[in-house]
Amino acid sequence: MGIFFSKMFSSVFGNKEARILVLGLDNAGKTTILYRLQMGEVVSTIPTIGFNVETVQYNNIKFQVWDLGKPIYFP
Ligand SMILES: Nc1nc2c(ncn2[C@@H]2O[C@H](COP(=O)(O)OP(=O)(O)OP(=O)(O)O)[C@@H](O)[C@H]2O)c(=O)[nH]1
Ligand SMILES: [Mg+2]
Repeated sequence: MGIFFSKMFSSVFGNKEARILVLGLDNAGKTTILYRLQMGEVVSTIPTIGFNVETVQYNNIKFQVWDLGKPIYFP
């Protein structure tokens, strides 16, 4: 009975998850925003090859943030 109620409670009020895709022009500040959200500070960046993915918690919502850069080419 306790497990039933705890599952029911968490399904109604528990942590939610969401995914965010960050798209934009080169050098627009996408990676800066990602790490500003995650660490609370502005970090120095280099151009992204491939992608960065980080988890950011806001209240009871866990955001998985995908920051896309240039595609990786395999010659
Ligand atoms: N002045 C100013 N510079 C910024 C701002 N946001 C980012 N920058 C600078 O812009 C440059 C590029 O930032 P990035 O976050 O690497 O940009 P990006 O969109 O991830 O770039 P790519 O990965 O190459 O697509 C860095 O030197 C940042 O410090 C801003 O709001 N103001
Ligand atoms: Mg980047």
